[in-house]
Amino acid sequence: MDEVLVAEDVRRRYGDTVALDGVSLSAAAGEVLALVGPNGAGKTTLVRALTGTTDAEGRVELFGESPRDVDRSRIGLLPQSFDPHERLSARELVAYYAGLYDETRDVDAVLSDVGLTDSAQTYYENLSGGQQRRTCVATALINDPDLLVLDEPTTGIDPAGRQALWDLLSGLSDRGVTIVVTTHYMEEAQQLADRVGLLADGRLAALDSPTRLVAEHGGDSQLIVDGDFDETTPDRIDYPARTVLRNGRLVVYGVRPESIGQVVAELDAAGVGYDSLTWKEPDLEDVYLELTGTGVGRGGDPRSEEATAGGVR
Ligand SMILES: Nc1ncnc2c1ncn2[C@@H]1O[C@H](COP(=O)(O)OP(=O)(O)OP(=O)(O)O)[C@@H](O)[C@H]1O
Repeated sequence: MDEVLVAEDVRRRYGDTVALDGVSLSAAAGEVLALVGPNGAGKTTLVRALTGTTDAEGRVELFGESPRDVDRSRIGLLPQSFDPHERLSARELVAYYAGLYDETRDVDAVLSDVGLTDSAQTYYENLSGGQQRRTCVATALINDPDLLVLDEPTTGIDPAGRQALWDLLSGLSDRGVTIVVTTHYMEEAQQLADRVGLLADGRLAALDSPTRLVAEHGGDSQLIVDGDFDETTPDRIDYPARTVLRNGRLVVYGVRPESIGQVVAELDAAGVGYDSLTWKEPDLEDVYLELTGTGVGRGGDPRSEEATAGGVR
């Protein structure tokens, strides 16, 4: 397979802070590589090292060239912080970026791709946060890049807009565009990525397909019980499986669907009331939890585990 991007032993320090501690990875043509990890794990620094927007030790090549020598028209970059001129309309901004390249896509077609046709004439400062982010995504797409590097493209975008952007990115990768994307949304990484790199403390803790990551690190299926619990609740449940309190919910591991009735009977027997039950197979969020020791809220915000109790009995 043709490697579009190769990084070997990439290192970056800021004073005493080690932001990247020897990261090696590659991405092939048409591959979607998602980078996930807690705040401060090094995702943005890696994106910057890969695109030559910060200095780093180690080897990085894009299309066989160093990031600073590669033909910029082949790369689309969306930085995490991007503050364009506010008194330009979305259309004027995208047209401005189009002016930086010899050949580009049609400005209105790109605005349509990111769902901004109706707001094209609105000043950037008057767009909602999600619409501003879509405008920024459009500036990364305007040169019809072969490699798209997006640092948290969907942050602030509503669920329908996010899904539309994922569909757009999937279509681009089907056409052979390589995509490197950072995200705090595990469902995004699971749905979109061919491979997911999990960064923790400047190192790649894992790099594999979502399916293999879940098989290797996801653990057991879970019955999630919502209700009003405290740290003593797991010990009151006499069910022969690991039961923990996680983010205020009871999580019973290793329950098969046919055994849910037994858990319900145990909750009743222990006098533990509950509001709802959800059964699920392990997913990428569980991998994240396992490898980083921190939870990711369904809304995408990383947060610590409140407490774990119980244990295998
Ligand atoms: N310009 C800088 N000067 C000093 N330290 C920096 C700089 N940029 C990043 N760092 C530090 O490097 C580490 C990695 O930061 P980075 O922004 O790459 O993390 P991240 O995974 O992108 O985080 P987030 O999820 O919050 O965006 C952090 O400890 C951060 O404080």
